[in-house]
Amino acid sequence: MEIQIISGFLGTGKTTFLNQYLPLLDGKTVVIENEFGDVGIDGELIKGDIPVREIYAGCICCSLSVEFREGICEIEKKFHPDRILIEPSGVGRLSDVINACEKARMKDGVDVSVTKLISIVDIMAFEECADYFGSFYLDQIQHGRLLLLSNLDGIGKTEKEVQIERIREKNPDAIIYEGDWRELDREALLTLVDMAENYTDHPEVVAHQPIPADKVFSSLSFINPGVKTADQIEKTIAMLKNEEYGQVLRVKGILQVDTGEVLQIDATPYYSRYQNAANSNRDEKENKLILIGCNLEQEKIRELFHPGMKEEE
Ligand SMILES: Nc1nc2c(ncn2[C@@H]2O[C@H](COP(=O)(O)OP(=O)(O)OP(=O)(O)O)[C@@H](O)[C@H]2O)c(=O)[nH]1
Repeated sequence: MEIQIISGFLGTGKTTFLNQYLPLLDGKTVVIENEFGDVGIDGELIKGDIPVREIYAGCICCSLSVEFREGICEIEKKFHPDRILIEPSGVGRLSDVINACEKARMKDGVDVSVTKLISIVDIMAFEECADYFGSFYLDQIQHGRLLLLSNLDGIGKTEKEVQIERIREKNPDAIIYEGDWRELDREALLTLVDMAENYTDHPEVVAHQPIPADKVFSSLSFINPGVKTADQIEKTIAMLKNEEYGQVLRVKGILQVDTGEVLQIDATPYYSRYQNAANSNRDEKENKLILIGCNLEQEKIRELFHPGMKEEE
């Protein structure tokens, strides 16, 4: 059973990539979605009827590594898939996810090998995140075999070249696809992904002082928050840019607003996107919203959304 890992920092486009890539694959695939926050959203955003195992409230590379390895064993027993595609949390270290897969092979005796390491890099966020989060952020870039770029539509040609050169300096061996992978047809995308194949299944075990993600990042999750209209939601999320709420790095959610429309909400410091999510596998009883960031002012954020809301924590 092969394992392919699709990594990338918060909101770079991992789930978007999976939805484009999954329908192209033959054989049986199971997806593992790891969400740092307390509620799972990505599982609802995966299109089609592919089995998805959600592991949330931490990172599979550190606090949830045992659950992750158990998950791999159970998937193997239950589904006998050809492959597992893993979307680690945006704040997970790719090297640690690789090591956890290796442990599943060596210690748990599961016949798995990591074959593809894909990292998605938001070109608009790269420089700032690399400066601010350093090795924590760069780990995903340095261990990717294929680097895909997102948010190219938000950057000019010259700046794009400068950023690609800087990304290349961090991982000169990786293949960097410089175009918009969302526009690739089936053959082109499969050919590109196959180029990430020549990866041995015995990765170098990286010696580092582990900094668990939950020491750096925190999250806040809401089930059925009090904000009800699209306009209220947009305004509230815009306010989170204000430093008084801490450093909000990611907001995502699926909510049905007062008009009946189901909205998928995606925001990072670099973009805010609101799109119709009528085709998602949403749990119809629950509106979900997650915030991830550093030094989050939890009380202030709760008040901002609505004093009457029920908070999941
Ligand atoms: N304009 C633009 N939008 C993109 C691109 N890639 C992804 N998106 C959008 O960006 C938002 C976030 O994408 P996701 O695929 O959910 O990102 P993610 O990495 O899975 O997010 P997390 O799991 O929260 O870390 C969605 O609204 C996507 O439609 C891109 O290259 N350009």
